[in-house]
Amino acid sequence: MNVGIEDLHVAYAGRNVVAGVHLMAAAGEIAGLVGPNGSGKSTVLRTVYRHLRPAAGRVLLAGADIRTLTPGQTARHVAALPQERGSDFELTVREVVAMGRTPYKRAFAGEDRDDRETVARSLAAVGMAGQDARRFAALSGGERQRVLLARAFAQDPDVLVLDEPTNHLDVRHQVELLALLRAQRRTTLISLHDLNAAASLCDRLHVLHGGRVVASGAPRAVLTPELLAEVFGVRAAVTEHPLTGDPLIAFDHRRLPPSSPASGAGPDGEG
Ligand SMILES: Nc1ncnc2c1ncn2[C@@H]1O[C@H](COP(=O)(O)OP(=O)(O)OP(=O)(O)O)[C@@H](O)[C@H]1O
Repeated sequence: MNVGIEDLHVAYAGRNVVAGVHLMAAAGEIAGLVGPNGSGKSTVLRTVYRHLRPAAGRVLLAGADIRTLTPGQTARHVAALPQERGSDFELTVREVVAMGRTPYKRAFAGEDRDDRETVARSLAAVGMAGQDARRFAALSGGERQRVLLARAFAQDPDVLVLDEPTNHLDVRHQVELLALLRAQRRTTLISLHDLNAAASLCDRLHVLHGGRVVASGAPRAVLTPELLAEVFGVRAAVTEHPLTGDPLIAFDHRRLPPSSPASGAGPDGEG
């Protein structure tokens, strides 16, 4: 199922933070949203899982305006790992993941075998098999993250919306998560701060800056040193990963580009 976003405008308390965003993810494709802090990534994603209503513009699922779907229909199509992740669930791991099955249940209907298998499979996929009985509130940040991801998988959505899913994860679990997402081949919209992870994972990147999309395309085409300087304000070389052949961004952690206000390079600076 493809996702399209057309001329999206979103405001918080009258302040426009997303202004005229167009982007898309083709069916089965992983589309990444990257951009500096506050550029609007989470805000765009919130309109796709209907946490926020756009001031103008449309979110389309397979060409249909998402506003024509009931909440139940939306939940059967779209599962999200939002940035606002509750930690106060007085529930077990298993119960949290089983919440992912809710869109498929009639009121007060119990779990059937299919639900139980889906929950077990989802927990296994995130490496949390056998942890069913633990209290969600007593998990580490990374473990919670993985359980919430299992809940999204248990929802068996056509479209996954993941806001910074690698937050809190150690490097091994980051790599496992990226492998899992690649293997799923579900339409995925994902925001990531780790540009190397984004370059390796995503079929398409959309770069947000100041509430607008300033570049879209294959990671190799989009992640140029010029764009990294202009949008992120950093110096970087883009090479090829020696093991995978993916684009590899080597950041200069010592200096900022000459145009950056914090670079320290005055009019006579070396830049
Ligand atoms: N609930 C809110 N109320 C008011 N303003 C908000 C709210 N959430 C976000 N904003 C503002 O909207 C703008 C875009 O924020 P958003 O969280 O979408 O950016 P982001 O690209 O996801 O940032 P980050 O990389 O820091 O997570 C920012 O200026 C932010 O301060």
